Amino acid sequence: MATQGQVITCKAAVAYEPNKPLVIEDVQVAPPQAGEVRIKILFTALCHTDAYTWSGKDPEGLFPCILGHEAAGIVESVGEGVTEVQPGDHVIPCYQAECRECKFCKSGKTNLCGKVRTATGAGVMMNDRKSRFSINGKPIYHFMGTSTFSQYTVVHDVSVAKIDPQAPLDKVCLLGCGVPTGLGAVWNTAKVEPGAIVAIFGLGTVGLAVAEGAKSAGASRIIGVDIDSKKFDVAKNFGVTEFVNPKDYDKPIQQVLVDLTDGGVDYSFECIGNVSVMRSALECCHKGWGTSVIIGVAASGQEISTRPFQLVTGRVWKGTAFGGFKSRSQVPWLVDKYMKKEIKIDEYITHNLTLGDINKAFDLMHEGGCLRCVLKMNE
Ligand SMILES: NC(=O)c1ccc[n+]([C@@H]2O[C@H](COP(=O)([O-])OP(=O)(O)OC[C@H]3O[C@@H](n4cnc5c(N)ncnc54)[C@H](O)[C@@H]3O)[C@@H](O)[C@H]2O)c1
Ligand SMILES: N[C@@H](CCC(=O)N[C@@H](CSCO)C(=O)NCC(=O)O)C(=O)O
Ligand SMILES: [Zn+2]
Ligand SMILES: [Zn+2]
Repeated sequence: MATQGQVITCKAAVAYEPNKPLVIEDVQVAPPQAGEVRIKILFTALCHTDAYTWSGKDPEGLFPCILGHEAAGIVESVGEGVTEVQPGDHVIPCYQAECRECKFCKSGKTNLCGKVRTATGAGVMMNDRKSRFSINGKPIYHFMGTSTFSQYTVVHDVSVAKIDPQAPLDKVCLLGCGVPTGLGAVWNTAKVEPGAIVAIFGLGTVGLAVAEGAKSAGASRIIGVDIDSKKFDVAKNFGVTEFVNPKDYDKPIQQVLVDLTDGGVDYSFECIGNVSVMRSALECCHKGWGTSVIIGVAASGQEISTRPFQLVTGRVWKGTAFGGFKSRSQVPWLVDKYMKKEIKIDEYITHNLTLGDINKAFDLMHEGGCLRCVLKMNE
């Protein structure tokens, strides 16, 4: 192939400084080294974690960088020793790696993988602790080991899920983050059982995927909590059965939910990233067994708190990354579930734009009507 082993110059959206508009630049993308894969990204969506890092509140945020972690594409070339994918394979880059060899992967207790995490947190590749992106010789940091706001990216081979080539890449790109996170929080982390009462704080893509997961798990009541009442109509289509807007009440929202549910919910999910809501989500859980799962990402310096008595009396506080899914093993399975119409994806896509419109896409994200905006990379 003509580009194999060559530096590729392509368009990418570069974040030079926190909160300053992204700039579409011609970026040089170096060939993949040993254990690395260069991917032609065809579609990427935006996730709130991109906005979080861009805001400057992420302690791991490095600038200049190329953000983006919810995408799909085709392998362009592979480095030495890469055996599980080859040029032409359809893939989803995975910010949560799965090496199958490290202490984490072998534990059977977590989907977190330790193999490349220090490098991805430092915005570089593991081999030489350098970036594969540059502009006229000046390096640009990677982000989350994915950097999908670029027409080409380089990732570690342990961070690539090979998927069904029939799957529409403009849809399954969402399986790179938000939808699996919500579904997995229910199925893998909380393990919601039939009949359970569930409360979901925040009805964005992640919260709606929690609702979808809870409905399929057989929850009897799915209570959506959001300060934007416009969210309620769309949430019904994802399985939410009741709605509560904290602004309609004078008492703390945890008390409202305890009163509505004869003592509290069985499971709650925080899908916002607000530490005070995290407290409410824990404290609306039923004494003795209620479990609250933190999904939202809170800014650097923020801390959670509650009376330890809440835990002494049986409530459980948990968190989840990528919904507990093992990325390389289970993303292809999620793609197959979508192809069999067993999970939704299309319904989360409210907008379609191109890479050149990325700043507009971020503006849309902050409007209530936008769930996911998918960017086409090659226009
Ligand atoms: N843990 C993970 O692996 C993981 C993966 C993906 C996303 N996330 C995080 O999950 C969070 C949600 O992501 P999203 O894309 O669904 O975001 P989103 O912004 O689309 O949704 C958040 C929702 O919360 C509502 N909200 C805001 N403040 C509220 C409050 N005080 N009370 C009730 N509702 C409130 C908003 O109206 C909105 O509907 C983000 O923090 C994101 O970074 C975590
Ligand atoms: N650098 C951030 C980490 C934020 C965070 O918790 N990220 C989630 C994924 S959010 C996807 O939208 C995650 O998977 N965490 C586990 C990990 O990063 O290994 C911060 O420090 O706040
Ligand atoms: Zn995300
Ligand atoms: Zn591992």
